[in-house]
Amino acid sequence: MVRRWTKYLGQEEAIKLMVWNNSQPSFSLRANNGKGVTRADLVTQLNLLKVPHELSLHLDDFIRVKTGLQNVIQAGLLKEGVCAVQDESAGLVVSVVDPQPGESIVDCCAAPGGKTIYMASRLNGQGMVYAIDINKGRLRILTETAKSNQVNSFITTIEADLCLFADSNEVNYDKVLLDAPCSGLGVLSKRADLRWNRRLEDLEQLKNLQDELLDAASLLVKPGGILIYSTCSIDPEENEERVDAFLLRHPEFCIDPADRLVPSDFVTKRGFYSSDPVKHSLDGAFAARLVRAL
Ligand SMILES: C[S@@+](CC[C@H](N)C(=O)[O-])C[C@H]1O[C@@H](n2cnc3c(N)ncnc32)[C@H](O)[C@@H]1O
Repeated sequence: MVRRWTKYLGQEEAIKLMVWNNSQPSFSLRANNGKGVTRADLVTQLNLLKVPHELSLHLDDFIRVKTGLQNVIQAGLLKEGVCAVQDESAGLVVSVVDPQPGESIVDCCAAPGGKTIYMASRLNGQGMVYAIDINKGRLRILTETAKSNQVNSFITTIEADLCLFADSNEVNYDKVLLDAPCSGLGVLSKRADLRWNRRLEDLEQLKNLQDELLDAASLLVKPGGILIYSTCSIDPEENEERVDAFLLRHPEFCIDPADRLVPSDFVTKRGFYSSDPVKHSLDGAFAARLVRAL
């Protein structure tokens, strides 16, 4: 992993990344608008609990918390659906999707549902998120969270293998999010275990799975609709390279730059969303927005 990062980032940046990954992580909370909770309401609750916090600079519903997460949990704010723990880097992926009232959106690898639930809460009471996942247990967590967040009326869960679902469904959706299984190399500050568990062979397998799932997800996009490919990895082979390989196989799609949807500081020269742990003090994440020809 160290050799890989040195190759892609250079020695100096690779060291900064490793120092970041070893530092104490901070967490973000998302005020649950779906339940009518505003960020100001959440600030009031955090002040009562004496939890130090800062408003997110990038997302209106988010607050950063460095310490005191236990107090938030013990006060029941997560259980009651007042707020959710969600990194801003994941929230910004939802900004790249840009859910609009009335849309039908498929979340292809949805569980445990962080992005599904945030997307549903951004539909303002009109539209539907179809949440597909192959894992029954994780999908159950999504269903429970959707209920406590009071957005369950705008979510339909589908337990299925995306590849089989896409082959047997002719319905075309406005937007399709594929938040693909990935190495998780963007979230090492919170998932310390991954640094010991990831092998190069896993990456090869993951890349094949990401290609297969991208092909399947693309079948669900209506003409003129949008496909969003995202990961919580910072590895170009799981990100830009997968998109390039997809575009070669699917000339009916082209890049729709994300610059009008997220702050320009997060947008690469080619129009992809990319959060950088060192530069943005967030988890690493990636998203490409691709539009299907009419
Ligand atoms: C990165 S996680 C998704 C995280 C989720 N989007 C969120 O924001 O909470 C990837 C998910 O893909 C699911 N998955 C893997 N292979 C799949 C397949 N063939 N069809 C459907 N889901 C699949 C896994 O069960 C896992 O829940």
